[in-house]
Amino acid sequence: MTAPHPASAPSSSDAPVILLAGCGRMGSALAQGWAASAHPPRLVILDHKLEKAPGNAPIYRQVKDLPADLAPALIVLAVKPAGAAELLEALRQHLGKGLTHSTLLSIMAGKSCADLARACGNPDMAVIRAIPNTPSSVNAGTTGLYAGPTVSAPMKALAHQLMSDVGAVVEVPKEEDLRAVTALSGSGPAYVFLLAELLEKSGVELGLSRETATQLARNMIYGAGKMLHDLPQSAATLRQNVTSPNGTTAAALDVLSAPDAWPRTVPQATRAAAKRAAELDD
Ligand SMILES: NC(=O)C1=CN([C@@H]2O[C@H](COP(=O)(O)OP(=O)(O)OC[C@H]3O[C@@H](n4cnc5c(N)ncnc54)[C@H](O)[C@@H]3O)[C@@H](O)[C@H]2O)C=CC1
Ligand SMILES: O=C(O)[C@@H]1CCC=N1
Repeated sequence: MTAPHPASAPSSSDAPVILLAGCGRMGSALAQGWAASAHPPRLVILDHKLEKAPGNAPIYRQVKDLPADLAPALIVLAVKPAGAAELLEALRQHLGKGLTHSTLLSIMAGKSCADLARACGNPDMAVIRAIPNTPSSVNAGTTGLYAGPTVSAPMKALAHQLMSDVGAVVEVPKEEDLRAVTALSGSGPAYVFLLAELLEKSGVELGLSRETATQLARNMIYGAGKMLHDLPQSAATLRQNVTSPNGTTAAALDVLSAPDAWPRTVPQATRAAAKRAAELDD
């Protein structure tokens, strides 16, 4: 995984142009990570309401405002799935060949490569799908990536590089695998943030100040995440190393590992997320 870069480097003028279409929560997480990366891309942003772009990329509010001769190498589609077809139609009208000659990199949890190609009016349109996550904003992202059959090797390499600049990239062999990726690493940060919220609350219930409970919960999750990332041991071994026989951790794990607790609810939650991803694909 890429280490954070303390200062943003300027993008090179011969770097390929990337159009980021949609710069909300996930789009801006990527833009922040790219601005802080070693080789910031030449980003052009399309967003209705974004005020200030990370790395000072130019922002256009509407498709009709984009330079008509814009020919981005990649168009990163970072809007909600429901708005994708309308946006692609507008881009097709406005950019013409600038759309069909570029490669789509959809980060949407939903809409298949075939659907997106159809929405571009070109069944052979090159479409890559990637599911990133918000830790990309601090260059610690996790992205699952699938390249459709008409994607050229250089464009696949460019997409891979772009996502590697903000974290780790895992390629999956089947497009449907992206539903499981979404359930694990796409939505996953929210599960960890929920755990942090609940730990903070229970720390307060145990008598700590809100500030102390928050600091303990956040730093503990950071440290456990760093061990999982940096060390070769399995998660099970790391867990066992914390758990003294008949000690405090065992008392807590008796609750969390009960058959009706996490062993049931975690798979239930990821199945629900994957099912929703499948619905958003259709
Ligand atoms: N938020 C997350 O953690 C993740 C989100 N995704 C995917 O990323 C996509 C975006 O999600 P969020 O960033 O959370 O949504 P969001 O609602 O925060 O961002 C969407 C942005 O697109 C802009 N937009 C929409 N249509 C536009 C148009 N026609 N022209 C210009 N700007 C337009 C909106 O102004 C907004 O800023 C979704 O498809 C989601 O499935 C994927 C992985 C993780
Ligand atoms: O909740 C969602 O649908 C998006 C996809 C993964 C994370 N956020």
